[in-house]
Amino acid sequence: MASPGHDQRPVGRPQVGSVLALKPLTEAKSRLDLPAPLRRRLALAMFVDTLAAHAAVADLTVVVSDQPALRTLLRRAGIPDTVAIRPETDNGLNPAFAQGDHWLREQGCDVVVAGVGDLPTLRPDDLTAAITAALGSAEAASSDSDALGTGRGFVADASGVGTSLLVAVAIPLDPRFQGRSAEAHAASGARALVPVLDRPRPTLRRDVDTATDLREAAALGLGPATRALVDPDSGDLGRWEPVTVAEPRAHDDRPWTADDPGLAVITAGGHRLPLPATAHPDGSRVLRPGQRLDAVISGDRVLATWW
Ligand SMILES: Nc1nc2c(ncn2[C@@H]2O[C@H](COP(=O)(O)OP(=O)(O)OP(=O)(O)O)[C@@H](O)[C@H]2O)c(=O)[nH]1
Ligand SMILES: C[C@H](OP(=O)(O)O)C(=O)O
Repeated sequence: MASPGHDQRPVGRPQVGSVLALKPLTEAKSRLDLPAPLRRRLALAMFVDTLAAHAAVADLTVVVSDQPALRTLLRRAGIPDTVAIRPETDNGLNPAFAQGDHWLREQGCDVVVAGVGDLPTLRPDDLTAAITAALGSAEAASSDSDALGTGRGFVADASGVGTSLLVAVAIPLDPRFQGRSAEAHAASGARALVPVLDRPRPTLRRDVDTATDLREAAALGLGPATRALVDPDSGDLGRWEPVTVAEPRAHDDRPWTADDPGLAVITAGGHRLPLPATAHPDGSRVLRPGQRLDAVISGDRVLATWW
């Protein structure tokens, strides 16, 4: 789950901060009818892919969340520079975004981007395009002569009902997410950015709430963390199974690491399946025979494991 790195920032533009919010993973993605371990893993993977795109573009990225051990999760996912702060209230998503907005503006950000965390197709150039559109419309809407302008702009999600992104230029974010949030953002004076984007950008708008959304996202191209849970041939999410690291075969007494091609797992039904190194991201850690893992499997192929 590597971050693409801070290489996508346009030169000479104002300081950009991004805020994302994350529900505790035990509660996240409740509309997906999946076994709890897979639902949590998928919610985290989609969040990681979304956050990696933001972190590649923003000067400063903050996550507002009550998720336990969030910093460790983000470090393991290859996004160590993100700041994690706890929500000041338990009033939900909009107060969390407002808190992150306040924090980012205190740090000197002129532009604040608030994004939903379930956009696993999001690419850094999508964000750059949305920010460029927001800056252009803020400048056009601004009555004073300041080159930066002021204003808010939003990107409606794929359905047109929700919002995937809200951008505030030199004014408070005033987020109106959840429910018919595209309408609510427009009614609050935010400019619709979809018509002024450089081109249609489906990967900026494909939020994932249902299995159908996930299939559509897979067809558009998922980020690496989410892709790891999906069968590359069918585009379908693998199935969750608890597995056990298999005993080495009699002739093989080397210590088993994830880089060792001899690794295998035993499913609950007693089948022995090879465990490819790509299916075990914490590869440097030694796996012990008998160890229990969560796995995502498609056919007889182990796609991903974790514990
Ligand atoms: N900190 C915080 N983040 C939230 C809250 N509600 C939603 N989010 C985050 O906001 C983004 C969009 O959330 P939703 O689509 O409403 O919720 P979800 O968990 O992704 O999915 P559902 O449970 O199916 O609604 C995700 O990144 C969520 O984790 C909240 O109350 N607090
Ligand atoms: C956060 C919310 O997303 P959804 O309800 O589509 O997940 C929204 O679009 O405002």
